[in-house]
Amino acid sequence: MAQSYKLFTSCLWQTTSAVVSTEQRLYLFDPAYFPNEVEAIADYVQSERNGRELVLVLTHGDWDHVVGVGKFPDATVIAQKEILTAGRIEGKLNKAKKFDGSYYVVRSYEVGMPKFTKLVEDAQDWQEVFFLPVPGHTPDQMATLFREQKLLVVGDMLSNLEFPFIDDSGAYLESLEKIERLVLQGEVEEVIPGHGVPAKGREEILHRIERDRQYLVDARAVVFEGIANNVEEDVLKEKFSQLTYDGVSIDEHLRSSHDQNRDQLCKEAISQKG
Ligand SMILES: O=c1ccn([C@@H]2O[C@@H]3COP(=O)(O)O[C@H]3[C@H]2O)c(=O)[nH]1
Repeated sequence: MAQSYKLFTSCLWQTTSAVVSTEQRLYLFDPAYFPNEVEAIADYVQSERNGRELVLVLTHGDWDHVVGVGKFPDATVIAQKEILTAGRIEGKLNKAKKFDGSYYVVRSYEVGMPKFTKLVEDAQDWQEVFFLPVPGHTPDQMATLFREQKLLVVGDMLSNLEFPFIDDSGAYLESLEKIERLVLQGEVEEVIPGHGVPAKGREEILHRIERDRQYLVDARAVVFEGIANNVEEDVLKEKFSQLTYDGVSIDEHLRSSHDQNRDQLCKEAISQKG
């Protein structure tokens, strides 16, 4: 099948904005980030739309993914319902405003609260897509499956650039499993992550799933067993820093994210211990 989408990639973190065309609608994911990049996406949407409904889907509420919504005032806006958890999106929008302020980024539209048309609670079919909540990186993350194209837009997971950035490791593992099931059933042949380049074909997708799962399992083992056995903090930190991802030691520029994962897992282990 010919490629049925166009992918825009921001200079900030290689954040992706996919535009997927179906017969009746144009779907736009996470328009990001800098004003000229969002303008280019808007121009493309305008040229391709041909009177069709524009459906803007937020994969999750992180600031780098939600900043461009105001540029598309007549879109049908859809997200997972957790995005509205008390104060969550407001905090993220403030982070975007703070970033823009400190780097003198000026926009022609307001970075404000999106007007949601639909909030997704559970996995469900909607028009020509299937919405699947995939929490783990954030509680509000949601994947969208284009059934005919066998294309899955997942948000911040299964990236070629990085290991999982964890908010809830148990939920993350379950979300990987849900996606793996779809792949094994032959329902997904391409995955678009929130950062980096798409994974094409079963083998590459399963590889990305497996290396993310292995990292999560190894990281949980170090922290959960360490805390259960009252291992000294310095020893645990040292052991955690020696973890690898896909057989390679953790990249210098991802060290702080790796350390944040350790802190998150410590919280999970302590709350489990009671
Ligand atoms: O390549 C990247 C870049 C960023 N992120 C996430 O986006 C979040 C934005 O807010 P934050 O800066 O507090 O944390 C960031 C990360 O959780 C990601 O998953 N992959």
